[in-house]
Amino acid sequence: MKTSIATVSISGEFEEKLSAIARAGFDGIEIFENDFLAFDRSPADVGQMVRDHGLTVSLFQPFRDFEGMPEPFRSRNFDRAERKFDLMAELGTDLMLICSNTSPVSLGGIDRAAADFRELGERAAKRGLRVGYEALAWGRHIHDHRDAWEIVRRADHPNIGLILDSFHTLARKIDVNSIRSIPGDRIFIVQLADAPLIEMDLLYWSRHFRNMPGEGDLAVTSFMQAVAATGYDGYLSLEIFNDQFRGGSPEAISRDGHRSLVYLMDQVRRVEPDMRIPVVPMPARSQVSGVAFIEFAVGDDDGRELEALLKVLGFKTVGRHRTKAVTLMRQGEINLVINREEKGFANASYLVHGANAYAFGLMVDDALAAHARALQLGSEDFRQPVGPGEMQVPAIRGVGGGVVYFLDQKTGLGAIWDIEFEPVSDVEEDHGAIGLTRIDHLAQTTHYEEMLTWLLFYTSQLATRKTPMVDIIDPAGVIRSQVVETEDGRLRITLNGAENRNTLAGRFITETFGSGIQHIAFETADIFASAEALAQNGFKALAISANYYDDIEARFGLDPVLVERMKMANILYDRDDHGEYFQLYSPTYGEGFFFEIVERRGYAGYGAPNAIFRIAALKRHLRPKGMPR
Ligand SMILES: O=C(O)c1ccc(O)c(O)c1
Ligand SMILES: [Mg+2]
Repeated sequence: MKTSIATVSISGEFEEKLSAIARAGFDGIEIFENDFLAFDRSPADVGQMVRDHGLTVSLFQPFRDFEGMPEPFRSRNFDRAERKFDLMAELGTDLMLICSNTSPVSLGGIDRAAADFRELGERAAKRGLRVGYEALAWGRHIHDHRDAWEIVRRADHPNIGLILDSFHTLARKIDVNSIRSIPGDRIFIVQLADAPLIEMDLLYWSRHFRNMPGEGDLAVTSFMQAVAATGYDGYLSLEIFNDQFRGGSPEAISRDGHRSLVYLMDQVRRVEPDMRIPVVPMPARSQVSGVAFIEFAVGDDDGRELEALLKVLGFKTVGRHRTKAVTLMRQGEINLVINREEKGFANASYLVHGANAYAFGLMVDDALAAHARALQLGSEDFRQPVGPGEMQVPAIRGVGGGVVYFLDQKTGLGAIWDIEFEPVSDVEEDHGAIGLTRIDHLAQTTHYEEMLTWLLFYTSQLATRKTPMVDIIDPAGVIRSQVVETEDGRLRITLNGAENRNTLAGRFITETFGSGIQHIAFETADIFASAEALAQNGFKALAISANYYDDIEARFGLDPVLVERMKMANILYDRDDHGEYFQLYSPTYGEGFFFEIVERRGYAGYGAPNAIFRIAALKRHLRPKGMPR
C-alpha cells in the first residue's frame, strides 16, 4: 500500500517534518500551499528535498473557491490555476486538490461546476497534470461526496477525478455504501481521518479535532471497506488537523499515523479480500486471557519495603530466580516479580524512575504471533541477553519505556515459573490469607498528549475495545481517563492522562521521570472479609472522609448498617446498571504508586465518581513536596 500524510498534520520545521514522516515509513506527503509558503526555499528545492527523503508529493493544495464563480472571479481563477500548475511541475507532483467552494459569491448548479472542471481538465491535460475535487462537509453548494462525484462524472474528463475524505463523509453521517458504485480509477486520492464524537460546528470540529483512524469514534473502517470495494489502489493519505498534534512530537505523531493505517488496512483486508490495495498479511489481534505477571524494579531498601507491604497484602514468596536477584510472590492467580538485579534493564529503569512496576506479561493465545504483529505495527522489539536455562520471552517496549511480555500456553512460555525459578522452601511468618484472586486492572499514567498513542498501541495489537473518555477531578486539575479492555474483562487497563503537574497523576509522572503503572487493582470475592484479614495483618487502608459516607448513603439509598461497615473499613462504593462495586486503597508507596482492592458484583466500570475522594485522601498521605526520599 502507498501511504501519505499531509505535512500540516504534524509539528516542526518543514525539513524536520520530512524526516519524521520518512522514518515512520510513509511514501508521500500532501503539501498545502500555506505550509510551504512559510518556508523560504524555491518550489524546485522543496521538491528535491522531498525526493532526498525518499518521499513523493502525493498532492498539492494551492487554492480554494474555484468552481461556480461569476466573472471576473472565474477568469481570475483559471489564471491562478495555470500559475499553480507551473509550481506543481517544479514541486514534482501531478495532482492538485480543489475542495468545494465556500464563497458567498459562488453560484450553485451541478452543470456549471462540471463545465468549469471540464475546462480545467483540458488545461491540466496539456501539462500531464490531474485535478481532484473534494466535497467539504461545510461547502456552500456541495457538501456531500455523492454530489461531488456527480460533478466529476458530468465533467467527463480523464484528468478530473474525485477526492474522498472520510471525515467529510462520516461527519455528515452519509451512507458509505454510496461509495461502492464509484469506479475506483475515478477516485484520485483518499484522505483519511477519524475524530472524537463531539457535537459542534463541522468546520471547527474538522480543523481542530481530527485524529488518526482508530483514535476517534467515526466508522473509518467501514468507509475504507467501501473504498476498497471500488478497486481503488492509490494513496491512503492522512489529513489530520489537530491542535495537539501540531504541538506534539513529529516523530511520535508520524509513527502513530503509520500504525493507524497499517491497523486500518489489516481490518479492511479481512472483510474485503478482493481489494486491490496490497497489504502485508499479519496475525490477528491477540486474544488476551489475563495479566500473567507484573514485575517491579527495586533497590535493596525499597525492595524490602515493597515485599513487606505485599506480605501484609497476603502475598507469599514462592520462587527465587535460579541465577538472578529476582523473587516471585504469589496470591491466587496473581504473580508479582520483584527484581533487584544490579545490572540489566530492570536496574536501569530503577535508576531512572525509582522503584516502579516497569514490566508486565500478558497471557495471550499465541505469544510469537502477538510479537510479530506488534513489530509489523511499528512497536519496538525488546530483548536482553538471557543466561543458560533462561527463556527468551517475546517482548516489546510499552508505556513510559516499560516492557510488555507475551506469554502463552502453547509454546511452553507459560511454564516460565517452573523453569526459571526455584521453589522457596523456607518457612515465612504467616500473614494470613487475604483472598485476592486476580488482577482486576492496571492503571497507567501518562502525559495527556500521549494518551492517544497508547490507546492505539493497545487496541491495534490486542483484541480490546476502548471506552469513552471520562474526566476525573483532582483538587489540582483534571485527569482524563480512558479504558482499554477485553470484552470479558480478563484484561483491563486504565490510561490516565495528566495535563498538569500538580494533580496526583501529574506529580507521579514528574517525580518518577515519566509515565508508568501508577496503581494495580486486585480482585477479591469478598471485600469485607479481605478488609478484616488485612486489618489483622496490620494493614492501614487509605482513610476516607466521613462526609463521603453520609453522601453515598443518601445518594444510593443504602442500608445504614452496610454504610457503617464500609466506613469502618474505608471501603468506597459505586453502582451502575450492571451491579455494585466496592473498593479499598492502600496509602501511596514511593512516589505516588498505590494498590487497590476491588469486589465487583456485576459492575462494569472503575469507580470514577469516587476518584476525587480517593485522590484527596492519597494526597493527604503523600510526603510534603521537596522532602528527600
Ligand atoms: O478545512 C479545510 O479547509 C480543508 C481543506 C482541504 C481538505 O482536504 C479538507 O479536508 C479540509
Ligand atoms: Mg480533505
